[in-house]
Amino acid sequence: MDVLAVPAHRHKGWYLSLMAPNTKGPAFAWLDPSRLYCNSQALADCVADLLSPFSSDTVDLVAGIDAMGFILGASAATSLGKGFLAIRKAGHLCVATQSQNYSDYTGREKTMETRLDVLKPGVRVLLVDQWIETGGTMKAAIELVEQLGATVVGVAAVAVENTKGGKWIKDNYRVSHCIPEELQSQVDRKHLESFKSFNS
Ligand SMILES: O=P(O)(O)OC[C@H]1O[C@H](OP(=O)(O)OP(=O)(O)O)[C@H](O)[C@@H]1O
Ligand SMILES: Nc1ncnc2[nH]cnc12
Repeated sequence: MDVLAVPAHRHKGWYLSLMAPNTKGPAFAWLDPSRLYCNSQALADCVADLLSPFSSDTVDLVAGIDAMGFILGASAATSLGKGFLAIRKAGHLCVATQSQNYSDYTGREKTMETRLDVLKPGVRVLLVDQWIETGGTMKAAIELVEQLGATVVGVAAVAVENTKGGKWIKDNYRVSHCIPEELQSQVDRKHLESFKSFNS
């Protein structure tokens, strides 16, 4: 497979077949979406798909979640002509922070944090991450934004699994993702048909 090739006809979600299956076992996520970012058209189409539901909304700031959410988040911010706020895993920011504990698909307890001097009432934030599995990470980010008084305009990720937490986010916030309806069940089963023809 030529990772950098662009097909003549770009059907919805064409770039999802660039995502790589896990070959390292259960300590890791079940797939790695990040190869699609290597293809400039794939990255552009993915970001456009994530932003299209919010085209009529006012977004003041895009916030992306450490680490892989920085890539899509910063791309989305640039595309919107807005700034980017990093929501970081704990222990990296050398300024005053608000923090939030959470657990994610690994089952581990984690903490994320963000600086105190940007989010405030009236700031409308689009939250971006690479993937939503249990929803623990995104829910913690939502809580951080809201604790500081800012407003979550929406939530965007390549995929939102239909877990309890994923459904809670879909039920309570405006959500955009890149998964065509006919592929959602594959995402929920944590196995994509495209893995069969995947070659590195
Ligand atoms: O819905 P959840 O179960 O909470 O999982 C989703 C989170 O897990 C992944 O990141 P990970 O922590 O693996 O880190 P990375 O972005 O550094 O790869 C993903 O990018 C989300 O941030
Ligand atoms: N990047 C990712 N891919 C698949 N499942 C995930 N769960 C959490 N992060 C994930």
